[in-house]
Amino acid sequence: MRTSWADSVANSASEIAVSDNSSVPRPTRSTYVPPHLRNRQASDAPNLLGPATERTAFSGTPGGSQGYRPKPEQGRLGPGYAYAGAAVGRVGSGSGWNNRSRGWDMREREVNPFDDDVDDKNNDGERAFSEQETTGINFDAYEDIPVETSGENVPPPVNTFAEIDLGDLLNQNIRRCKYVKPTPIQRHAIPIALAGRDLMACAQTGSGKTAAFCFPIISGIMREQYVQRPCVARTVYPLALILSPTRELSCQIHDEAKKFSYQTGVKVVVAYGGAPINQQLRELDRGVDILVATPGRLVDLLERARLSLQMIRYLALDEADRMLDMGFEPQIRKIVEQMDMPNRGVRQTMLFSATFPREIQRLASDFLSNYIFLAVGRVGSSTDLIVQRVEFVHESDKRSHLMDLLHAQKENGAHGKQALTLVFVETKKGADSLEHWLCLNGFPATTIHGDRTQQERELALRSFKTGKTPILVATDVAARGLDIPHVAHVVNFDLPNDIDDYVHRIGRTGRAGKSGLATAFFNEGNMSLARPLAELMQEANQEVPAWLTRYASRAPYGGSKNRRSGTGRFGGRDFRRESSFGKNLDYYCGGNGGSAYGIPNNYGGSAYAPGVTSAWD
Ligand SMILES: Nc1ncnc2c1ncn2[C@@H]1O[C@H](COP(=O)(O)OP(=O)(O)OP(=O)(O)O)[C@@H](O)[C@H]1O
Repeated sequence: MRTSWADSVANSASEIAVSDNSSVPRPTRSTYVPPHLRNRQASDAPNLLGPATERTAFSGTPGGSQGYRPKPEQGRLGPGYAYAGAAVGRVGSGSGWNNRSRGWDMREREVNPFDDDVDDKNNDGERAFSEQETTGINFDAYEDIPVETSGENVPPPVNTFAEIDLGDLLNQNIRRCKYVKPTPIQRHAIPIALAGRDLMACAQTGSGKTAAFCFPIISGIMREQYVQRPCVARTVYPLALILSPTRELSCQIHDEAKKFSYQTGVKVVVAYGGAPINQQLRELDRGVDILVATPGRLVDLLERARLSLQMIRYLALDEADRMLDMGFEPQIRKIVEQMDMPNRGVRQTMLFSATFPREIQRLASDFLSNYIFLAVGRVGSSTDLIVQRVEFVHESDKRSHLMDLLHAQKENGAHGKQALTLVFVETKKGADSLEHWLCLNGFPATTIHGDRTQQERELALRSFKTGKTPILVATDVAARGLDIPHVAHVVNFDLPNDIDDYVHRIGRTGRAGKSGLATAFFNEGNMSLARPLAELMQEANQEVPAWLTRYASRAPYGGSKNRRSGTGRFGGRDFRRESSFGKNLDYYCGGNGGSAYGIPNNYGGSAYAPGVTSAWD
């Protein structure tokens, strides 16, 4: 019998351990003890090597030279090192406990990121239950989806957070987030990550991948945060690095990670382009355990020697296929392979996305060691929660057609705060122009794209989220990862060239078990998408219009990337299992003018059509 999320709420909520902060003895300032260890006996020594793992001993330097295992008794300053777990002399200002000059005080002033200030132990489960009901969340939608794992000795999944040893403080934050039960990707990925294994994980949009990589990282760092770190003036040494392709997504992951690590002593900092670097440097100087960053700003910090990756224990790439796509791959390779980050096998690497073309899987395997491949749901597919419609609309009719849709929404009472509409267009200019036209026609709209200043982008996102401007016209910069509650409708005013981009775009609705609507305007300019789109809709049990089926039968594939591997079967496939694995090595041209997908492109190495500049950061 299937157990729904709602059914299990009461049980799971009561299973989650709650620590009683009031009984926590406060340490003296000179002897810092992390909060999660304050109730322990002296003999209950922290595991400074992190979670049980078969990983090679962490060396702290790439290539394993100068390796060391931090031990409590090493809690003295070696040359150039500060040990943070004991009362030791500080080396200059800003050094000491994780380079935090005022660690304890800082935490005292940590802002509560949760709406609630209560530790309502008895009623939380019930409240989560009723909220899920009233907001229409249907967690059953995730219960019976297919799961594929491959790799050696895959740790078994769990059913509840209580089964996983994440630590009391993290569990308490999970409870505050009202996460009653792990989503399927979390059920499988968290035990794998906690076992110290490298992971390539695919799961549908909106299914909780952020927490799936954040929880193990935070939990691991809670155990390891007092490892010795080098003490070099003005250089900081994070233990974990989370990379994402856009500024807004990095900010969102940062906000999430901060919530999850509230009062755990784990310090999360974000660094992204377009925002003043000095502010970010000041934040880094206060200490950092987990750095969330976009690649460009990260390289800048590394080149200024304000940051070293020498101590990185955990590396997570969110939207990993995008990060290893042509636009970013050289930068990612530089960060991971050519700076001072410990080698694969020494660090733990986790790659997450909703789409993972097999050519990108091949590239990604360069960064992984003896990894587990995990696929939850029909990979590269959309969730059944999103109703997909495709309408044939000539270019010249698109605006009036959009207007009809918006009027209909208004009449149905869906327009307004609860019904946000995200409209994707191809170009930045097109976004500005459509926004202007919508506003002129009485529909408050705003835009987000790469030509806007970061401040404008953040303002636009806030105005959309709050429902002040319930229509957001966006380029692909908003296609991935953004988790905006109440997006009821995604309109592909201009369809993307790539079916994976379509999957991510429509995934801005229908999240966390909620339903959503996605409408696409299709015309002669989108022929290369006809077949993959028809296949995708069929897989997701959507009604495929007869005209699209006809086009699909005639249309060529739009490049090998649009060739869907999942047709007619569960599409999550580890490329290592493909029969051609190891034989066909010409998949990646690598050089200028080459496509990452083995087909030459005509756009000088860009994934975008002539005249279309990249929408990405
Ligand atoms: N265990 C859980 N219980 C309830 N809600 C959850 C749980 N895990 C995550 N969520 C919520 O689900 C939503 C989607 O999560 P998240 O943004 O991590 O999805 P994702 O899989 O990364 O999506 P995308 O592929 O679009 O990046 C978020 O609002 C998050 O707070």
